[in-house]
Amino acid sequence: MKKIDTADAVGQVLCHDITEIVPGKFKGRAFKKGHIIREEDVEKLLSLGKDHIYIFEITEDELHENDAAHILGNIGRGENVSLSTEIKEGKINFYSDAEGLLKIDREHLFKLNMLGEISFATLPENIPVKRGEMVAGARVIPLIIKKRKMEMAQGISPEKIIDILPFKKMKVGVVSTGNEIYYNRIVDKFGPVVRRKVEEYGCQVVEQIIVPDDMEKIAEAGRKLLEKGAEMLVFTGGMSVDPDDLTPTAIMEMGGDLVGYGSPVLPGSMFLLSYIGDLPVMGLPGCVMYSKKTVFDLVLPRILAGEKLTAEDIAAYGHGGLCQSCDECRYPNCSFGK
Ligand SMILES: Nc1nc2c(c(=O)[nH]1)N[C@H]1C(S)=C(S)[C@@H](COP(=O)(O)OP(=O)(O)OC[C@H]3O[C@@H](n4cnc5c(N)ncnc54)[C@H](O)[C@@H]3O)O[C@H]1N2
Ligand code: MOO
Repeated sequence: MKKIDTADAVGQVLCHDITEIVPGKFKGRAFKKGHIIREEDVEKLLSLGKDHIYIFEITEDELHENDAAHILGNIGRGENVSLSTEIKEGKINFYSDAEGLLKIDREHLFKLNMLGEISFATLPENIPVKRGEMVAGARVIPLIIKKRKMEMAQGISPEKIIDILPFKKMKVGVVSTGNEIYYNRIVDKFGPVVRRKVEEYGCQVVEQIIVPDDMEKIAEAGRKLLEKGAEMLVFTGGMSVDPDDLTPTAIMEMGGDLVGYGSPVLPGSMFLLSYIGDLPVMGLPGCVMYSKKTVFDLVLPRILAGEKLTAEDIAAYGHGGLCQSCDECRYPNCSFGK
């Protein structure tokens, strides 16, 4: 702490609040601790009777919290991310510039926060975010921080911590299985659900083909949709253990690489994911038709963001994979899939 003439204080950092009192009208803080004194503040400070003020001395090897926040902004800001123009109380905010999937480099975020004196908080990764949505905030803890600490922070990650992967608008082919819908014993309720869920991301169902419980017919419908230009295939029904549940076998019959049949997500345990080349093929269990959110809602945005999911990605859903089935669904603002 150092006492200096207010007239010489431009660019210096106030080390305590300064109160203003206008009798009968106002009593409160005119300047906050940590404020960097600007040219236009000098007259005001003098009018408050502050011919001298106490300032923090920022030495050569130190930085003010606002400058440190800019550095954190640069460490965090990856693809399709923008920063708050104003830094308030040392905090910088990160916003999404696109409708897309939030990706966080969790390993390096952890290391950054392990440095101490740094607070870098994000939304959980792999959730869909809207344009303009705040996805993270960061600040340093002290008002003045060592430059060395910020250099260490800059050296932590070779890549930026936050990216938003924009969603692709894919053409979706749907094959719905089941004798009960093929022979019009009941009305199809699955098609509209899949259509609504993919249309929320700007995708389009090229065609829905309804087939009976016949393995060859199921696979044939899938092949037909590929010929029609489908960029993603979705099969509904026949995904569990009944003798008539032939969908997984039919999908495998079509060829491609099976990522997994079964997922540690409830609802969604009988989910299947496979790829024909890079083209995703999904088998959706009955729960997708009646539950508000399921494994399909976790996986779909990642596929639309261009990720090719692995068995590890699916297994990782186990932690947080249980939906709480709230009366009013708040997904993605809940623990499901986190
Ligand atoms: N013994 C076991 N039973 C079940 C298991 C299990 O592991 N062992 N898994 C359960 C889970 S989890 C789910 S989810 C369902 C999976 O159901 P499927 O995907 O096999 O669906 P289906 O058996 O074909 O049909 C179930 C139910 O839904 C109706 N349905 C199907 N498609 C349509 C449609 N397009 N429109 C309207 N209604 C449809 C169908 O008529 C059945 O009533 O299995 C559990 N059981
Ligand atoms: O596949 Mo079932 O999905 O858990 O309700």
